[in-house]
Amino acid sequence: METLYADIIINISHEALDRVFQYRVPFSLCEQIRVGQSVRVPFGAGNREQRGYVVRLSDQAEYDPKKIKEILSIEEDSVSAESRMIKLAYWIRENYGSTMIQALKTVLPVQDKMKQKEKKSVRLMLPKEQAPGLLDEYLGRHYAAKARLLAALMDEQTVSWERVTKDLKIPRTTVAGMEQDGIIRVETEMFYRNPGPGGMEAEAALPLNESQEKLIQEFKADYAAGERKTYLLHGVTGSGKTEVYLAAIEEVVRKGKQAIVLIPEIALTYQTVCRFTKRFGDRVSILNSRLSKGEKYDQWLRAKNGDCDIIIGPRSALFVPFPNLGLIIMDEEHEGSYKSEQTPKYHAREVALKKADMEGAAVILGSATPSLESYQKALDGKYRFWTLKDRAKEAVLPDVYIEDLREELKQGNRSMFSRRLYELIGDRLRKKEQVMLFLNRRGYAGFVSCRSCGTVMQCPHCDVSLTYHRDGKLRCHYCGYEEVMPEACPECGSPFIGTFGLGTQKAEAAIRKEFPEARVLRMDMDTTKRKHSHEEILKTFSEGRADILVGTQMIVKGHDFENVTLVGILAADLSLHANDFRAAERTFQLLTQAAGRAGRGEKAGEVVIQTYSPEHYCIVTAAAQDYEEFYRQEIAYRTMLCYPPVWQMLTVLLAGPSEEECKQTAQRMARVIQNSGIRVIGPGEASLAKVNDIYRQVLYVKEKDYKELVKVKDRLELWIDRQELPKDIHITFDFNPMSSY
Ligand SMILES: Nc1ncnc2c1ncn2[C@@H]1O[C@H](COP(=O)(O)OP(=O)(O)OP(=O)(O)O)[C@@H](O)[C@H]1O
Ligand SMILES: [Zn+2]
Ligand SMILES: [Zn+2]
Repeated sequence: METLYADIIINISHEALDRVFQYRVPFSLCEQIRVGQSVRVPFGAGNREQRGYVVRLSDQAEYDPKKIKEILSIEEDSVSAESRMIKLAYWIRENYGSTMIQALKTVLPVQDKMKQKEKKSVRLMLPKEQAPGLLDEYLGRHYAAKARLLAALMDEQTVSWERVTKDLKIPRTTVAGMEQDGIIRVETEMFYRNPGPGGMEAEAALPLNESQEKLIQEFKADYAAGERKTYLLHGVTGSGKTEVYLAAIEEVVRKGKQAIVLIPEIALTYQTVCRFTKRFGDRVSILNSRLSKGEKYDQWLRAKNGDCDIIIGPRSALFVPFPNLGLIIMDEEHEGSYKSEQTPKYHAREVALKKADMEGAAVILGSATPSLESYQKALDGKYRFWTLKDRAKEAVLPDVYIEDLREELKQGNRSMFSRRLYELIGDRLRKKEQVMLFLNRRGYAGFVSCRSCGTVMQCPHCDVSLTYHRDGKLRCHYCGYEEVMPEACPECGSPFIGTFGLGTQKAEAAIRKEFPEARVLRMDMDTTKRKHSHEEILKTFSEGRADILVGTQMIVKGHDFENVTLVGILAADLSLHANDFRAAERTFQLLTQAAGRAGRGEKAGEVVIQTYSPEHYCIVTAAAQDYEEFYRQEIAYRTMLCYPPVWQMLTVLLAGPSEEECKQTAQRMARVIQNSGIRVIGPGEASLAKVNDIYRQVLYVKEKDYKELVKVKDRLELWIDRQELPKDIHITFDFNPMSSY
């Protein structure tokens, strides 16, 4: 038998030990040892005994085998929830690039043990019939405080600590004295800080419709057969995906297992949380970024102790340590916010799949507009394909109109509303129905377009739009190509060429001017800074106290507004010409989701998409609600230009206070990659070339195989380790980036 070696992390709370150490597995432990177990090992010069976690096993010694020490013993025979997390952290570190400590901080978000909240109360221990006699005695002796407390306890048996100390004003010494005499007892009960809505009336499940029922039957059959699959649920907006999630969770919980429900923070609204709470009561726990540290810790503890079965939250909810995880659900699986913006830049979908695999759980990915990544896998048969084609209620999908803004300008209409949208808004105001106007600013990064013909200045090499820089030049952020900002449109000669300057504030002002009688609400970054403002605006609107809601992508998620019969998208191009390869996909998603807000009640809905590129496939297919056709065209584009998900891409970002040092280091890194026979794009300036006096340079590597990119990352990490790089240069890796650099 070959010698077995184990990579071990020592004492995870120690920042300085950010690496793994190799140990030999003694023959007697070879059968037993598993990744994730905690072990005792000799460590350091003095061979002090330390606890460590096994993160990898191999049969290769990484240095002189004679110098490799041996593991002393295995601490826990089973792999605990915590050690499973550590194994996951190791995988994250390997696949996304970070230090071990950063990876551990990701998976163990609450590392310091916090004090659990206590509830103190005082209980009467004296037999009830003896109490009146004692009360008389106290009163006779003028023990006023003792008498007050006893009288209160004669009514209630237990009294809360707040009442004892604050309302009854009983001195602590009195309480202590009475406790010593055996008359009362001070009791302490631990409880969890619970941020959920609570006190909801239970609601029974809706009877599933035929299409939903079919999916759930399949899920149950798979589950019973011990098969843990990944399902991609592609269901149009309002098709009842959430009901399917609820039914799947019910099944898993009935089997004594737990479920994690991931929802993008922006869609994690009061309404969503209520739906889950009504179904599962206090077995549900909620995580979100607004919780205090203590609240977060308690949700973590609840899960670990088996005191809840379901956790709902954004991507960090993945790391809640359930003892027996059965299902991970990822709603709106296409959402960019599932990708972490901090190192390690992991994608929650990929981590969810890995975690499910490690723990024997099933995964349901759901969306009306699946990511290309997931759709491709479903087509390849790697995921089970589920579809819901119709809306669950009677409601039908809305009629969609595409309005060509170039044509409007030609006809002398310079306002931000096409004639059709203007007309329909007026119509809805008369009918007392509601309107949502949507201005998509995400990904907007200073592209230049012609207002007469719609031409967008593009890179001749990369098929992405050029970005306007303040030095008057247009640049491509993928290849570094640059040209001078033209004074007239190169296509039609029109002088109306420039950056697109339309904001929600401007839109609101225009609406007020055109429709002075309308009650208008605006929802964007500015109006939602306060803690509950997001909810307040949506509540005002849903209660019919406003006619028009204008906002950014924030308004497209989470709410069912019965009375909204018109949705207008003011400028669909804003996100279409963002300078990254996902621009069309993102635009398609946003348009489909926004259109999905119209006509969710009994009245039919209409949608107006205003655009300068009415023939662009992402707009045409979104208007037709034709995902398949969009996918076909988009995947052809990605294939042709070697973008994800067809190819895999690694972005390396270098940031530092000296432009020269940044550039030089980037060039050196590019050579390291080239020397191993791999093509590099760049270095080039990032689109945000300088932020707060920090310069930014980027490198791109594209490969067919993700593993090859991981090797590139490993090689660079090793190289970085061995160099004396300028201290203040910060290097980050981003695999298959979701945003542009
Ligand atoms: N089987 C059913 N019977 C009756 N109503 C249903 C059923 N399933 C869902 N609904 C209702 O249809 C509406 C849409 O359902 P749900 O929110 O689950 O859809 P969704 O696909 O998650 O929507 P979206 O993608 O827009 O978030 C809800 O009001 C829901 O109560
Ligand atoms: Zn033009
Ligand atoms: Zn280019």
